[in-house]
Amino acid sequence: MSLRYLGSRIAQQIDEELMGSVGAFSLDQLMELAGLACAQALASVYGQEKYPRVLVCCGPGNQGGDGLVAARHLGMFGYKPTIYMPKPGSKDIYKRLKTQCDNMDIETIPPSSDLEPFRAALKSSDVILDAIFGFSFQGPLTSLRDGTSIKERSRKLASSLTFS
Ligand SMILES: NC(=O)C1=CN([C@@H]2O[C@H](COP(=O)(O)OP(=O)(O)OC[C@H]3O[C@@H](n4cnc5c(N)ncnc54)[C@H](O)[C@@H]3O)[C@@H](O)[C@H]2O)[C@@H](O)CC1
Repeated sequence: MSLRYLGSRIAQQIDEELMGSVGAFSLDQLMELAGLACAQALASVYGQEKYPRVLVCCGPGNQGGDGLVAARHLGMFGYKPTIYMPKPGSKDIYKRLKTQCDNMDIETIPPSSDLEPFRAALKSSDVILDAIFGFSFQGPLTSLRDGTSIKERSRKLASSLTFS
């Protein structure tokens, strides 16, 4: 099966159409579907028995929200997800998704200038789910410097969505 990638402009257009008056989807719905699809894709490649420990790295935007949804579904699939949030999102939807994960006792590495807990989590994870940035990422990386090291250090990286 050949794999096709969407550029950020097309992805944004699709989202706008889906959430416009014609598509009539809500952000919650799309985020739930995106996160569920990521969890299902990960599960189809990295089986839970062999790769139970998933480090879900969540950025501050909607892509991070997708990651929180994925973490919740992975927990329900029987994985042991751990959430890493270098810069938690401020939107209400993000906070609600985080509360849902907390309610499932999903462990979270809190934001800190000390990178040791993150390094330890990388070492003890079987799979990394990258939900740091989506189509709104622009320019050189600024405040989330740790994001670069995720790719360098990960043994297995399951990128939730890749936009060129
Ligand atoms: N309509 C939507 O917005 C939906 C979006 N979804 C997902 O959300 C993604 C887009 O979400 P957002 O628009 O919230 O944006 P992102 O999640 O891509 O990232 C936005 C955040 O990244 C920060 N950022 C951008 N460039 C940076 C840089 N160079 N250095 C450091 N920080 C930087 C911004 O300050 C902002 O906090 C999509 O890729 C898609 O996967 C899905 O949840 C479905 C619905």
